[in-house]
Amino acid sequence: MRLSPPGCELPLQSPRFNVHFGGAEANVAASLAILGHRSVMISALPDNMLGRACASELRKHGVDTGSIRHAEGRMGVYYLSPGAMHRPSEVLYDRADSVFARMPADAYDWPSLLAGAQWLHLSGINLALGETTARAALAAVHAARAANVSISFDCNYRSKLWGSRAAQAPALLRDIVSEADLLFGNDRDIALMLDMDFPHASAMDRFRAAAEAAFATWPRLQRMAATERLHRNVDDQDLFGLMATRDRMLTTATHTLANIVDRIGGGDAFAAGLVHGLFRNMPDQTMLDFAITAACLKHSIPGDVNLLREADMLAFLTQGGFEVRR
Ligand SMILES: O=C(O)C(=O)C[C@H](O)[C@H](O)COP(=O)(O)O
Repeated sequence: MRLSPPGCELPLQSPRFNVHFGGAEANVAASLAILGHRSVMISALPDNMLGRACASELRKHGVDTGSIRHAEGRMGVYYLSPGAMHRPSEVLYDRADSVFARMPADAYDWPSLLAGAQWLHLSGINLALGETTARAALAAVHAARAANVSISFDCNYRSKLWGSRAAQAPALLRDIVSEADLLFGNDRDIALMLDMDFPHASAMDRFRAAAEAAFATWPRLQRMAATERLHRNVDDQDLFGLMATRDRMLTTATHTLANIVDRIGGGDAFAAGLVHGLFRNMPDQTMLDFAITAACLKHSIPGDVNLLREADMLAFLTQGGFEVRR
């Protein structure tokens, strides 16, 4: 549950918070449901009004919440102080001992949860939250691999969440990435996992070198993709996408984002867009363009989730223009 002050206020500058539900996997699940896929969230939530409101929000987007465990305990919360102009955004986590963090790893019966699934998406946030969730994530990928379910993994490195466990991050991340078909990560993630340096001057060269190292290390990996931002300030950035396959390196046009409404969830919109493209058998360049469009348009929407449908992304891609559509 995300609590953020209205507009660009500092937290508690006025006595109110806006509430949004989100999180890396939830955002991807919701976006994929909106894009027309059957999407199931596997998680644990409090058996109280907050947990029920969260599940109901996911259902509103079309996500199947029937596999979510509800148990006594607290909701994971984060406070977002949204940045503006030259003041960066800041996140304060309050997630220790949440129902999700405490749910024993063996509470999830992965073979039956994954029955009928084609794809499993998860993020490094599971690894950062604690030993228990890290074990659950590892069990999930092993079960997915055994059931021939494809796996995408978003490194989503959050140093504040790893805290004193940061030294364990590279090995835990490597354990999951070694099972993944599709990796959402950049040169900083690969540098962390493989203890390497990518000192190249351009983002494209750093990504290419990092992807080469990733493909050489993890034979299962078929794709690596990332968004890259060039900040002029918080509200004014350039955004583009990068993707490497085993034999090609692709990039997108650079999109200028000005007057950003909400940047949280841009990476998750990108991830959902790319998985959508794979399911629709889009050519590599088309799926990358679709994914960066999703990321780009997410910045216009308050909250974590890209609420837009395929037609919205396609309209932008085909230069639908900015006139009122009427
Ligand atoms: O659960 C957490 O702690 C998260 O950080 C989840 C984030 O809200 C999203 O994963 C957004 O991440 P981006 O899409 O990269 O903006």
